[in-house]
Amino acid sequence: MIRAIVTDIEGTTSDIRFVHNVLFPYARQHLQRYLAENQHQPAVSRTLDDLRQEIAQPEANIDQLTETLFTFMDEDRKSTALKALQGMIWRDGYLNGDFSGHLYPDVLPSFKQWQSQGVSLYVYSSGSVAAQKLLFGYSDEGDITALFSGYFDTHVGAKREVDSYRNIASQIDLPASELLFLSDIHQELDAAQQAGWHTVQLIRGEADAESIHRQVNRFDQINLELFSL
Ligand SMILES: CSCCC(=O)C(=O)COP(=O)(O)O
Ligand SMILES: [Mg+2]
Repeated sequence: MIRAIVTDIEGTTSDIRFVHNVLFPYARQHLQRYLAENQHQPAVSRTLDDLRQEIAQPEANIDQLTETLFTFMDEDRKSTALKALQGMIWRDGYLNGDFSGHLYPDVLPSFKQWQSQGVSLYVYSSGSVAAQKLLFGYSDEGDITALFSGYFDTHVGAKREVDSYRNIASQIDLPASELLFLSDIHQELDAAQQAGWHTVQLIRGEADAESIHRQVNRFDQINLELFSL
């Protein structure tokens, strides 16, 4: 029986084009100015120190760190420091109404239905927890954050590592056999499955012939009863 569902965002609840064509360019466009204006704010300064540690350059100056961040963005590197900074920059965009968090139309009705059935909902994304809360707090459907019991980002580990799912299960305090992970990326689902979780792959675009996971195109095609055996 499924007692909690953990969902990915990009390509699962939300269009990958929203993340790559709206969010990422916005962060890129505002990064340099944002760091120049905010580098001494405690949260930004701590994150820059985390980045120095991540690249093993404790003396790196702000110009070197900015260049590193641009390179990481080019590579779509899931760096915890980059993700924290992107989230801080996106905050202005959401608050100014420059964009709202994309949600596929099938997502909110399913979240509500699962919650009414007593299933707890969680988010796991490489985007920082702050960025996740912004996307769902300023979503196309309004603030839906009340639906979620918790959020996880790369502080629990990378999404393709088995231990990340063990960490999440331990924090949620449920056995893996009662957890379902939703993602569009089969390597993430492989890791969750190896940790003993149930998995469903969202195919929002092209089919994935290399996947061994149950596949659906929309959340309303997910039948939780299939997992009760
Ligand atoms: C919080 S939305 C932005 C997601 C993001 O920054 C990202 O890199 C998506 O990575 P994921 O591993 O969740 O596909
Ligand atoms: Mg994804």
